[in-house]
Amino acid sequence: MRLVIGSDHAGFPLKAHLLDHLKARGHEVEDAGSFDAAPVDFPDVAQKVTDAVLGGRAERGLMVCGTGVGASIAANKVRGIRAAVGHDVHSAHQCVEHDDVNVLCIGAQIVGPWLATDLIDAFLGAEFSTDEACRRRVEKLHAMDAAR
Ligand SMILES: O=C(CO)[C@H](O)[C@H](O)[C@H](O)COP(=O)(O)O
Repeated sequence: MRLVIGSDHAGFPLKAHLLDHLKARGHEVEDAGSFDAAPVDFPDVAQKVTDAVLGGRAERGLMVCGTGVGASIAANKVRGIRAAVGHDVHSAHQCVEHDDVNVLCIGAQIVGPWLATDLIDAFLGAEFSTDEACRRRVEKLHAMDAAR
């Protein structure tokens, strides 16, 4: 899968681990930074990650900050993005199956590297359900997005 991954300074070490994991799994990954541990504001990285998704360079995005929360808030400000913090394996795949999430956000201060790889594998292995109720609800999200 074509992916984009970004982090702020708090997520930088975990991003490096995830990047290695994703490449070993055969994914094609665009690295949106950060590229060192210098402080960087998560909204700036979220802009780069969401640009890659909306521009079609990446099918899905991944973001790592301290908690996943700031990254998720920032990404959800961008029309067409459905971002979620996913710190348990069930939510990490159900957010795609039910909610068509296209950016998964992880907190490096909350989860360790091994759980993080399980989370992204669950996220990337999931597909949006064809269930009518799930489709209807996400259409309502699209309508809310278009109206803002
Ligand atoms: O978790 C975050 C936002 O939800 C960020 O990654 C930062 O960790 C958080 O904002 C704290 O910032 P700091 O400059 O590292 O103190």
